[in-house]
Amino acid sequence: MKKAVHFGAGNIGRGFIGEILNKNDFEVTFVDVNEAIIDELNARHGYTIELANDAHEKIEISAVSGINNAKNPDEVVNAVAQADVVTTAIGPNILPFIAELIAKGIQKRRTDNVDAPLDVIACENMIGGSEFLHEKVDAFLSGEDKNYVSAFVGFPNAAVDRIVPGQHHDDVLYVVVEPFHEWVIDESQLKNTTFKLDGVHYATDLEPFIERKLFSVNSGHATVAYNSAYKGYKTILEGLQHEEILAALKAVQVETRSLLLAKWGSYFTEEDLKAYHETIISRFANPQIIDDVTRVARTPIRKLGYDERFIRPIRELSERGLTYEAHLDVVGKIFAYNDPEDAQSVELQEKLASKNLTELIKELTGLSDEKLLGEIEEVVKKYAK
Ligand SMILES: NC(=O)c1ccc[n+]([C@@H]2O[C@H](COP(=O)([O-])OP(=O)(O)OC[C@H]3O[C@@H](n4cnc5c(N)ncnc54)[C@H](O)[C@@H]3O)[C@@H](O)[C@H]2O)c1
Ligand SMILES: O=P(O)(O)OC[C@@H](O)[C@@H](O)[C@H](O)[C@H](O)CO
Repeated sequence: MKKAVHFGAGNIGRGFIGEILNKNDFEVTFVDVNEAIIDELNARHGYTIELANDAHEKIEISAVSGINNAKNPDEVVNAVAQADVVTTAIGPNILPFIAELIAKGIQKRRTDNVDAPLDVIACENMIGGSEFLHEKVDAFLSGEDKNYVSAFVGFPNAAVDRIVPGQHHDDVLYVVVEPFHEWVIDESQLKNTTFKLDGVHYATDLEPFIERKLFSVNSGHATVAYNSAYKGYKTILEGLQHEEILAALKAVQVETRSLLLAKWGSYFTEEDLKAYHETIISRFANPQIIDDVTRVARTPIRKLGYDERFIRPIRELSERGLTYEAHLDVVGKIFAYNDPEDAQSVELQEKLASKNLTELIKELTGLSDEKLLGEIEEVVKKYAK
């Protein structure tokens, strides 16, 4: 069997990446700091995925094990040194913390004279995730290591789509997932061309696809989440029953379509995008998926980022003279988001209480455009609680 090392044995890691790798005959070593999950992976070497449909179909995953990177970093380095592929689904904010281990694994491949090519694929909700990880890894590499990376290690960007909600089962490995799934990898950045994963779409031009995903699935999801939180609903399903929230989602989708058509009109037609957006609404409304608003709304500071699901479309719509009112409205509700269990939400509320608002908006969004800054300030004040 080929060997995969996957960082992040959480929802999407077990619920999607693990499934695809297992189907493709990979032995998967999950790396995580969650001791209960790692111990259970090593005790059972398998787990069950349940599809959230009427049949509640089960998929059995085998040939898996785990390493706790906080306790056994050397084991991770050895695993990376022997891997045929490395993947991550750990959260964009965590990538910098695993970069050193990946760098050490790469150094070991060089000193062990491994000339088998390796791809490191970040499967996070972010544009340019693998390139970002590459930069972080580079900071730990010598000139010689960097030459080795140029020859043998790729960091192809990727987009991953499957709704995997928070899991609350007695079995810590059991994971319920929506049936829909899509994993796209930028083929042009691959170093290892000796295999292609069945179940993965390889594209030479990832950008239109990742933007379509992030600005449709994730901007839409966040629209439902922050509107639901604002009105006091606890789950995505509950929030979506509310007419105004559904209307807010559809209004964001209209703006997203206008941006995607303006940028990527040679890839998608309006009809394609309408159908894609309708499917997304039905995915959010899947009655078998109970997705907590707190999961979808998590890390609000990240979601206010310059290249993230609201500020980037707002910037790009504005540049083109297109409407972005619906996106702007959600930004106001992100600033109002208050979850005492979410460290970034707590930080955001503390900053709102103690800092100058214009400066804070600049700091969080990276924007300098006075018009946009003024509009955001207005909408933040409108929804302040
Ligand atoms: N869940 C989804 O629906 C979904 C779908 C597509 C993409 N994603 C993306 O995948 C990534 C993970 O999301 P998730 O929903 O699986 O989150 P999750 O919280 O379920 O999983 C993240 C895992 O990373 C582990 N982790 C955190 N810090 C770590 C560290 N320093 N070292 C090792 N492990 C660490 C956690 O213990 C956890 O098991 C995010 O970037 C998310 O945007 C999620
Ligand atoms: O993972 P985040 O925090 O970037 O976004 C929350 C959800 O929108 C996200 O996890 C979706 O469920 C997922 O991206 C679906 O493919």
